[in-house]
Amino acid sequence: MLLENLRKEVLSAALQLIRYGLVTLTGGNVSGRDEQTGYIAITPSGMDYEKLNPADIVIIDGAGNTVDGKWKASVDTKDHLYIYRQRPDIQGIIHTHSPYACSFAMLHREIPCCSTTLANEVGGSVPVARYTPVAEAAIGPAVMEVLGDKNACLLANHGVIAVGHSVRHALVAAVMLEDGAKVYHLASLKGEPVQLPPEEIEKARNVFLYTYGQSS
Ligand SMILES: O=C(CO)[C@@H](O)[C@@H](O)COP(=O)(O)O
Repeated sequence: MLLENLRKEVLSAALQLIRYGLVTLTGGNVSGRDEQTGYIAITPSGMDYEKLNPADIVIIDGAGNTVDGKWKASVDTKDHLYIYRQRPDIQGIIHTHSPYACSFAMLHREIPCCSTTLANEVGGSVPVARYTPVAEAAIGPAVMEVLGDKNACLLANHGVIAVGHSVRHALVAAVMLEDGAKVYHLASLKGEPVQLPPEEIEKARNVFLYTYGQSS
């Protein structure tokens, strides 16, 4: 099977979105880029992740042509492709409808960085991309207006886009963004959450980028 390992990684991440409560039914999507070929493995549109096999993950080229796969790719495929073109460091993109993060997206409200988790995994506060209609390939340009070098942003009135240097890294950003949004929400019920100073955000970010875990 073409890019079998990448297909398995994309499907595994999609199943974990359900496990972490970041999507409902067929909401959201996952893609991963193969650096050797430039091909992208992306979840098929409108299909139940729990009924998919790796072969159901669609392989497309950088122009969006199907290279291998029997299903129609995600409605957000053009948006994934746009973001990949703008950020060559990114090899994984995940779109979710995470409840706590979406509550901020419905308010068009940035999530301030009050936790080391958001500093680590997202790179600081979580910006909001302007509202765009669904399935019009407008999400990608709106995301890149606000994302910068961060690993996630909110989509006004819609959801979340999380990115990473791998599918797994994008998943971690999506999961930890929801964690940060939930903790901010809970704290705000008790008082005014205290934002981390920029220098502390940078320190926490650098630990995650350069020394955390086993990779360094
Ligand atoms: O959020 C939306 C539509 O509002 C889509 O991203 C979501 O339903 C997933 O669509 P796909 O199954 O990827 O085509």
